[in-house]
Parts: sequence; structure tokens; C-alpha cells
Amino acid sequence: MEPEIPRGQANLSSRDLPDPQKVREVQEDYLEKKRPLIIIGPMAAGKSYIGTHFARFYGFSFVDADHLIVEKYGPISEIFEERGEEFFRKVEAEVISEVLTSPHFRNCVFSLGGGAPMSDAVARLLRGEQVVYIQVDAETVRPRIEHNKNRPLLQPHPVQKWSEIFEQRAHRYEELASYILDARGGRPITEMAAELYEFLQKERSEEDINE
Ligand SMILES: Nc1ncnc2c1ncn2[C@@H]1O[C@H](COP(=O)(O)OP(=O)(O)OP(=O)(O)O)[C@@H](O)[C@H]1O
Ligand SMILES: O=C(O)C1=C[C@@H](O)[C@@H](O)[C@H](O)C1
Ligand SMILES: [Mg+2]
Repeated sequence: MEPEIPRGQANLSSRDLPDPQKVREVQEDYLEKKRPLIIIGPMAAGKSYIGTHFARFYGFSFVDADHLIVEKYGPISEIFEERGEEFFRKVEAEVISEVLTSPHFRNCVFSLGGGAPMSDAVARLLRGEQVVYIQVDAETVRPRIEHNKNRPLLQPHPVQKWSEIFEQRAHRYEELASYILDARGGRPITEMAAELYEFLQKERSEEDINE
């Protein structure tokens, strides 16, 4: 399926945006610690939506593994069709490894494809990193996927297939998560971004204590 750039800007007023001083604190921490914030979760959970908005609020760059794959190899649906899922998983793991080991991408919010954490090689790269799992349920994603024809793994019954795949993957998402962000019901982005920010601040103070 083609990675989606989230449509529709969230409707924000200046009151919704974070305090600039706090933004600077979080950025300085990131620049110093040089760790990307990694986002995982099932298809259509809102990884790109939450990741792009969070990155914009706090001044980080946003990197999406699916986008990098498309840039290098062309549309995901064509990769699946012409070269198969195994090939896709191989390039997916390569791209993720490149990002996580490159100094160029250190200060970023990095969203992974829904199936990426299932690879043991990718899971090894994620252990010990700051990983946020975007948790949703079938009812939350239903309107986002029910008429979708482009996601190869969800055909021919998107919601049913989503639920089956989710069941196989939920345990891995939970196991890798340093933070679980409840995104059920399509919560407002400002509320979720603020919650993520709290998590980063808490991580930072715990790391400071342990240093
Ligand atoms: N909390 C939310 N409120 C409103 N719309 C949302 C929310 N979360 C996601 N969406 C919308 O749902 C759709 C899917 O979200 P998004 O593309 O971010 O999911 P994803 O997890 O990145 O999926 P993919 O599997 O394609 O990578 C988008 O159109 C997005 O704008
Ligand atoms: O859940 C999955 O396995 C996938 C999710 C998408 O992000 C893409 O990475 C691809 O369509 C496979
Ligand atoms: Mg996405």
C-alpha cells in the first residue's frame, strides 16, 4: 500500500501548541542524547498522523520507513506484487537499520511500517530505544480501511484481515514498547502530542537520575 501523508491539518489554535520554552528543553535533550523517537503500531493506527504532528509541534524532522522504501524501490503495492513480501521485508529491515545507525537521522521521529517489528532483526534494533506503540482497535480503524483496495495484506476483507493480523502482532508491539499511547477513538492530536511530550520529559528526568 502507498504510505499516506496525513490529510487534513489538525485544527489548532495557538493555545493548543506547546510552550516554546518546553519545546526547546525537549529538543536540547534530543540533540544531546541523540536518540530517535520510534513509532510502531498496526496499519492505519495513526503512526504518520501522530508522528508528523508531534514532530512539527516540537521541531523534529519526521522520517517514515514506508516513504524511504518507496523512494528507493517504488510503490509498496508493486513491490509486493512483483517481488513478493519476503523481498519487501528484507528492504524494510535494511532501510530501518540505515536510519537507526546513521547520525544524520538521530534527531527525528521515525515511523515504521505496521509489520516491521515482526522481523527479529528489526526487533533487535528496537530493543532499548524509545519506542512508542500507537494502540488502536478495529472500530477505530474501520472507517480508515474498510473501503481500501491498496493495502495488499488487507484484501479482500480489510477489517477482518486487520483484526487477524493485529492479533498476531499485538504481543510484539507491547513487548517492544517503552510507551503505549492509547489512540482508540481517534483522540485529538493535541492531547496525544502532549501525552507523548510528558513521556519524553519523564524519560529525560529518569535518565538524568541514572547518569
Ligand atoms: N487521531 C486521529 N484523528 C483523526 N484522524 C486520524 C487520527 N489518527 C489517524 N487519522 C487518520 O487516519 C488515517 C490513517 O492514519 P495514518 O496514515 O497516520 O496511519 P498509519 O498508522 O501511518 O498507517 P500506515 O499503515 O498506512 O502507515 C489518515 O487519514 C489520518 O489522517
Ligand atoms: O502491516 C504491514 O505489514 C504493512 C504496513 C504498511 O505500513 C506497509 O509497510 C506495508 O503495506 C506492510
Ligand atoms: Mg504511515
